[in-house]
Amino acid sequence: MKPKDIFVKDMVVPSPTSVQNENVQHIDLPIVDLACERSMVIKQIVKASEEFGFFNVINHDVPHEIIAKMEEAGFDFFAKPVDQKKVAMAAGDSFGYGSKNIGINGDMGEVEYLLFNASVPAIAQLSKTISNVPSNLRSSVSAYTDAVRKLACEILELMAEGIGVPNKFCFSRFIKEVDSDSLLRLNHYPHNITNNNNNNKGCNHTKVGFGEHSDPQILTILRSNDVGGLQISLQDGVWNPVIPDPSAFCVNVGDLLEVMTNGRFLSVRHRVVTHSYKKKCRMSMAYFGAPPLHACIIAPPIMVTQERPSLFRPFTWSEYKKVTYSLRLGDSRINLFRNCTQVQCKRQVWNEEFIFEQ
Ligand SMILES: C=C1C[C@]23C[C@@]1(O)CC[C@H]2[C@@]12CC[C@H](O)[C@@](C)(C(=O)O1)[C@H]2[C@@H]3C(=O)O
Ligand SMILES: O=C(O)CCC(=O)C(=O)O
Ligand SMILES: [Fe+2]
Repeated sequence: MKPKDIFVKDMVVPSPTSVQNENVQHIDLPIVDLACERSMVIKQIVKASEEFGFFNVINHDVPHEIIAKMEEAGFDFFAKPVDQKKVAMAAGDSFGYGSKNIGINGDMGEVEYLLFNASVPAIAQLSKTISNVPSNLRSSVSAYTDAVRKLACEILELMAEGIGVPNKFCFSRFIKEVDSDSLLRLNHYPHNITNNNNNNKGCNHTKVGFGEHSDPQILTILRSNDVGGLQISLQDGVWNPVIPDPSAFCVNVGDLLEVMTNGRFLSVRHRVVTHSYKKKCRMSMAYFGAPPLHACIIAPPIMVTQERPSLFRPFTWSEYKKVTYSLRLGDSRINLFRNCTQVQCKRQVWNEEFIFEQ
């Protein structure tokens, strides 16, 4: 290996903070109306998960007060002075408050966040460090995670039914487990207002709030206020903005669900951008439904056929999580777990030789 290669490998390259001249194309996200007839809902969910990996759920039964209380608690927290927020700063694990740094591998964004493990004891513990009235925060966060977990289970059960898996609980059972590794993340994106001097009058500065990535878990249930910024990428290099709907939940397929449907449902890359013309901050609340660490992730037999052989090797969530956290935000993790087809194998050997010879 040349000295140059060692240097490049060890250097942490910061993520780009500005977004320029990108191909942005507006689309309408599929809508899943939970008030429709069950078979209709199932069809809507399956089609959206196959074609978009993302959909908006309307007419859900998560009570408005539970959402409003969680949102209020989030805004109250982010409105605190920085030194008070820093008391809840993420330490060894990544839970708690963070600002600009996403993960521990050098990713940055115009975002501040609060990350909770979604278990009852973990919520109680973090609430103590964050709030002067921990019991209020704890009850808002617990009520919200409880309600969105139920919604996630309902959607996962409809999905299982829709693709013909005999046990309709085969996906939802993971996030129902007491030791499920689910998370709740509040993201707050500041205004990004630039100095309005003569040089940049009329300019729209777009910055990266949360860089592009796929969600590693099973299913994400996202709710935001009415400020946009979320974009999904259905085609490499093309970004599709998602119109925010505070009365809906924006649901997306995570990497593990792509694996467990043997590639039938898509875990789609997405990101958040901030615009200088916006007068309000975006705040989103994302529930990431995950299995327990020891859970084995494998597609049920019905998803694997001769025409559609198994795309991924079995692994545990612990294994997948370890790889995820060792990589950058934008790195693809799912590809590292693909079964080696003959063509891929040849390419891998060729790549290894190529790297070795350099
Ligand atoms: C850079 C990183 C942050 C992240 C862990 C990772 O190493 C790669 C995946 C990132 C992500 C994206 C979706 C969720 O926001 C998140 C909580 C997750 O599970 O994976 C974050 C991780 C994080 O912020 O700790
Ligand atoms: O803030 C958002 O709207 C999306 C954030 C996100 O993708 C994430 O936290 O994984
Ligand atoms: Fe995400």
